Amino acid sequence: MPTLTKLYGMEEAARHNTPDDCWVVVDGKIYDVTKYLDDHPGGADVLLEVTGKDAKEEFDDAGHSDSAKELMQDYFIGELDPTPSIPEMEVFRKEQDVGFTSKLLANATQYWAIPVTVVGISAVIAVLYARQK
Ligand code: HEM
Repeated sequence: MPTLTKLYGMEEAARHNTPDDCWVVVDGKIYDVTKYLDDHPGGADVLLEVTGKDAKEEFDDAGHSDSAKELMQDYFIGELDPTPSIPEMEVFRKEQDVGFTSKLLANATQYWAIPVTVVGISAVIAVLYARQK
């Protein structure tokens, strides 16, 4: 089913790592906690420290109450994009290109090898035949 949830890569989420612009990722979900930093009972620093990674473990370790989990929905802005980031796709494409080029070269060699061998053998036979005469 199509979803209206916005998807962000971890790289994008990691860019929001200052007291004026702070996103945290918890269990694949992204929260813009900029306006909550000063009110967070655990302090602003703990939130700033966990930017740029999935802080599920740290969040769970803090033993957040159900009301804390409810409250975090107010700051939900999107989810982590599960598809690989573009640089990874570029590397994959390059690898594929190398494979394709070497295959093409291997094929070209094969196609050339047969006629060259035939011509070579014919030349040897012709030389031997000429010598016999
Ligand atoms: C939108 C995200 C978050 C919300 C709304 C939130 C909310 C809260 C609330 C309401 C409390 C008070 C205790 C409770 O009711 O459970 C709390 C405490 C705390 N939170 Fe968060 N929190 C968030 C994210 C995080 C993250 C990512 C960390 C990771 C380090 C964290 C670490 C802590 C710590 C260390 C405490 C103090 C626990 C204590 O001293 O008892 N929180 N948080």
